[in-house]
Amino acid sequence: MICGVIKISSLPLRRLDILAKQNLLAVWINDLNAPIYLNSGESHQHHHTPTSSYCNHCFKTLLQSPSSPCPSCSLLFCNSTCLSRASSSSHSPYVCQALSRLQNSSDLLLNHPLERHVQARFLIAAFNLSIVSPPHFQTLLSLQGTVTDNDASNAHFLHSLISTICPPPSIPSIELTAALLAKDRLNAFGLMEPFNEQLERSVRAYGIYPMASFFNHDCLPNACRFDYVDTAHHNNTDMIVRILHDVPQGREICLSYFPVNLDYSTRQKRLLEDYGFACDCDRCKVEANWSDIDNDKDGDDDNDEEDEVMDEDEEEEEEDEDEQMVASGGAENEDTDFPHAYFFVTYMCNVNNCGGTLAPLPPSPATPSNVMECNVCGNLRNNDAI
Ligand SMILES: C[S@@+](CC[C@H](N)C(=O)[O-])C[C@H]1O[C@@H](n2cnc3c(N)ncnc32)[C@H](O)[C@@H]1O
Repeated sequence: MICGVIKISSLPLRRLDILAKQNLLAVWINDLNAPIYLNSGESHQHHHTPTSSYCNHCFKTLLQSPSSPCPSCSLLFCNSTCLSRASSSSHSPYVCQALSRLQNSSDLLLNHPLERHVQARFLIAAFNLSIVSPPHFQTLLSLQGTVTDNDASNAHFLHSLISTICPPPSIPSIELTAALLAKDRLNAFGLMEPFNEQLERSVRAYGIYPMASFFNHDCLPNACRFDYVDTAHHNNTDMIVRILHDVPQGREICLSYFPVNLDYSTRQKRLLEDYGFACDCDRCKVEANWSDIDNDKDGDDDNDEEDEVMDEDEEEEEEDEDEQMVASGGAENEDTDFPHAYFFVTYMCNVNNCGGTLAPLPPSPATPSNVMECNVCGNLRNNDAI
């Protein structure tokens, strides 16, 4: 067993899975990476809404104090430092001009869903990447993602829209545009708005984290991701993946692409529609045998806006249902119809309306930590209390 912090770059990265190289005990997979780009999750028409604004460089929540708008396109930044850093990367003159034109022709996306606004901004960001950072653009293209009919039809519309607003050089072909949309659909991570028990959270920004994109999904994950966007740390948009519990050598390390408390039919639907596969994990094998009534009890809780690959949106009332399942399951009895109850008792946050997953805080050099942190609300819980 090892205990400590390892860098993801020291793991044997494979395209299809990430396997534990050693028996891992309370390990952080740290320094997972910085994103190759981040893109606002808000509609461009909402940039200036004071209640829902984030800096378009570091994506921290903009405080009441005056922020620095871009003089050309009025996109908001924390201060002149963020604006100036963005100007040489994600907010190059190319992006600024394209966004200004998009903003000035708001009828172009009128009556289109938020998803289409976000995709338009993603494509502008991706085309910019091909100019300012070709290696990162190649990395984006190397990610998994097969074009669906839906990607092709969205690409058709967005390509014609963007070709009217992007300055030279000319934009990539419709085929490449469709491929980019597919990569984004399968690989983008949502950085969520700050947690508030009373409000439904949505995505503040989407980002591509190439290393984190290697993680496959499991409905009972052995790792989960954390971000600390609103902290003072200068790498505040880096992602950290932490392992929940001991992992035997050779076992694949997986994340859940959405809150773990979704029911079977909702999980299957999302995984099929968004990621193109039917999940056959241990939990799904068990829950597939549950009655249709159980499986359908909240099968209508999809939220298209937040159907993003790895978002963390939570579902109302799921927690109560899980508590009921846990109560009837019994943690030790593997013969019941709910053998995974232990997971929910130990790793599921019980804060109202949260739905987050708990992972141990970083261990000291010699011992693992028994304090668990929630990856959504940040609540700390001492596992001795369970
Ligand atoms: C973010 S990528 C994960 C890494 C990817 N497998 C790779 O090799 O780069 C998401 C895609 O991986 C595949 N995938 C992830 N989890 C899976 C699972 N449990 N079973 C089958 N395919 C899975 C699906 O094709 C999904 O769309």
